[in-house]
Amino acid sequence: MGKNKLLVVEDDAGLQKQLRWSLDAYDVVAADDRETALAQLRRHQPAVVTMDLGLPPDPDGASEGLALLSHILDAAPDTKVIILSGNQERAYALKAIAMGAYDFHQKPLDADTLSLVIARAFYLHAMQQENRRMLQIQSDSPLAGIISRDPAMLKVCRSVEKVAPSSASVMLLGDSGSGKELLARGLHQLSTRHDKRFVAINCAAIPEQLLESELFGYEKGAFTGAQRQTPGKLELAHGGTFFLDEIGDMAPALQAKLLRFLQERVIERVGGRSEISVDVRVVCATHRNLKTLAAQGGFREDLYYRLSEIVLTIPPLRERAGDRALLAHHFRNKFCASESRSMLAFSAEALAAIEAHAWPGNVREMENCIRRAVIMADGPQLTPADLGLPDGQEETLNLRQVREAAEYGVMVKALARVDGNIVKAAELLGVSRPTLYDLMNHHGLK
Ligand SMILES: Nc1ncnc2c1ncn2[C@@H]1O[C@H](COP(=O)(O)OP(=O)(O)OP(=O)(O)O)[C@@H](O)[C@H]1O
Repeated sequence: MGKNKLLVVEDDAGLQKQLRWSLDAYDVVAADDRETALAQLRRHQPAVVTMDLGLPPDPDGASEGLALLSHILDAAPDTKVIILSGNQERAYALKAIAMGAYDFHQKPLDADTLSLVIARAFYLHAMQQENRRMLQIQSDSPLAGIISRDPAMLKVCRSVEKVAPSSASVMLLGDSGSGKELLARGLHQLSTRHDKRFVAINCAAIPEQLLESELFGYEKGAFTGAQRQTPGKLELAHGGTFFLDEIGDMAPALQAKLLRFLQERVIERVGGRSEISVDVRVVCATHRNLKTLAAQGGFREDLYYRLSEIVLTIPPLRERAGDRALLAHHFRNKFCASESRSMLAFSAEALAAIEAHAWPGNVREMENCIRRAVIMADGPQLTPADLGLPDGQEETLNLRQVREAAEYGVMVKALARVDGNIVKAAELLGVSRPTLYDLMNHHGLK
């Protein structure tokens, strides 16, 4: 990663040089008056600025410095401005803080302390940008509550948007914890039924006999313990959306009853005689391959076709490009706020571990993992240990390093294939012989 840009506004050439030298961890751009400083600000957009208040034409006062500060904060309000002031200018420095400067540091300069203040300013700026980015993502999120930048996932969201206003039955396929219910809720919100209820039931979590009465309700005395008439979940969802999770786990007898309901749009409560009309849109989900299951006789084919007018497949988290870190930051922000913890940052190792983990439990696993880490973390940073993940090998995203590694790998492969014959290897690689020699030299290959 390139160095962070730091703007140093200082009219004393000696001091400017000293600052450049001691702050070599940054890409320092300098200015010695207001105009130049503003030009540098526009050009480089530094996150942090250090600034002397006494600038020409008022080197002994603070009018130029304070005017510059005001301009900077108008033009780029997130900029962290650190005032470098002399002892006698303390009142000006405090005025600058009141105007919105980030901090002040007294001359003579102590390089270590100043470095620390600057590093913190960059850190804070980065955090604020990250939060802003997250808020932005949430606001352009395709569906309420869905965080993703992955093309396949975004496509699913767009499909949900498209089918929501129709009356088509939707089947969501995806691993456990991948967001099926969240998408079903999103679909309900975007449909014309959004002001009615969204009722969900998980077929795998309820025993067969109970599931029937949960779905269709029961009359008083229908079975032991049925003390009063109770409407089923389908009835409760009347006018709204009914979400049947893990439909693949539904027993055959119930499948038949559900099919009848879908055909006739009426229900009969357990132990009841009358038919009740119910208008619901059914959305179902499963982690199983229902089509294969239907083909093998494990699920009614006629029911399968009724439920699956539109089938949307949700990719597992491990296949979503970039979503791991994105979701990790989202949950970190969410849980720092809900657990009233000051903002915690992920260590580089923690992010690498998050990227490396396969997340078999998908988004739910990550949500739980980060919640636990936020609660348990001791320091200001979340580490792989806090997350309960093994240390990740930090993946390099430096393009040059990646290119070099790829170059090296393919050269070794080509040379091995032609048993070290340079002419043939150069041909395979599509480069000239001298170029191959140069590359081999560069990579220390003999
Ligand atoms: N893309 C996402 N952005 C933000 N939160 C998400 C996302 N996907 C899932 N979640 C959250 O992860 C948790 C699990 O999601 P959900 O219950 O929708 O998964 P599911 O596929 O229905 O799981 P199961 O099949 O086990 O019932 C929920 O708390 C949900 O809010």
